[in-house]
Amino acid sequence: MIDIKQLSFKWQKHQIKPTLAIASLEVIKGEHVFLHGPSGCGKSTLLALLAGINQPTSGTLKILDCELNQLSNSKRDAFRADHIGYIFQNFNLLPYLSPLENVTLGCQFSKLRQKKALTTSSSLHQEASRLLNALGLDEQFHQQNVANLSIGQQQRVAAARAFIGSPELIIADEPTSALDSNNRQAFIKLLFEQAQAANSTLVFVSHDDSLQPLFNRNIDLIALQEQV
Ligand SMILES: Nc1ncnc2c1ncn2[C@@H]1O[C@H](COP(=O)(O)OP(=O)(O)OP(=O)(O)O)[C@@H](O)[C@H]1O
Repeated sequence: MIDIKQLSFKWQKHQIKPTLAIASLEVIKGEHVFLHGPSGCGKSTLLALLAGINQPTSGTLKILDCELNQLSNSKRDAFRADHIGYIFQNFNLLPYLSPLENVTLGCQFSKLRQKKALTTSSSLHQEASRLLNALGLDEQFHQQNVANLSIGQQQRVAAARAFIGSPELIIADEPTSALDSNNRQAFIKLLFEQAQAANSTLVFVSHDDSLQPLFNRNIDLIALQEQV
């Protein structure tokens, strides 16, 4: 699913030490990976590389056997839309739209994901509603303005948007940082249920090490970079 070899990434050409230097990393399909490390160690940078938002300075990074930096910008955008769901730290929801509208936007740029979404529901709205319910957002909130929802409710919308159309890879960047510990664990369990149902691989970044035991794999980004 994810295959990294001899990857190095520098934000600036003349940087002496790369921001990231990873000799090897493989993540297999269906794994739930907890990625952690101190602030500034490069977690978000790695997620941006996985999503094809940035390209490695050297080395190879393959997602689903596809080497992202061999693709043109438009093909890379299409690959991301088809295969990757991203849950942002600040959710990046459109505040003037409803949860249903925000979730259907998740597959707006991918015919493939629209098609997959329509295998479980008869319309994209219905599939968005099914996912919102599964992630714990009560029906009464589905048509409201997203800006009026609590942080925990917005987080459920952001997760449903990432999952619509069952992308193979779900990337979550600190989506639980605003929640208390009980709500965090409950939310992660719902995420796992959806990941399992969609057969998606999950890469989840958090500073909260108490979440580690919930995942089937932990990656310490500092230790990973010390491996040769
Ligand atoms: N757009 C950018 N341009 C230049 N340098 C950047 C940029 N984004 C991040 N960096 C640098 O790259 C390094 C890694 O940052 P990154 O945000 O990936 O760390 P992180 O582990 O996600 O941190 P945190 O846990 O605080 O979110 C930092 O030194 C940061 O200053």
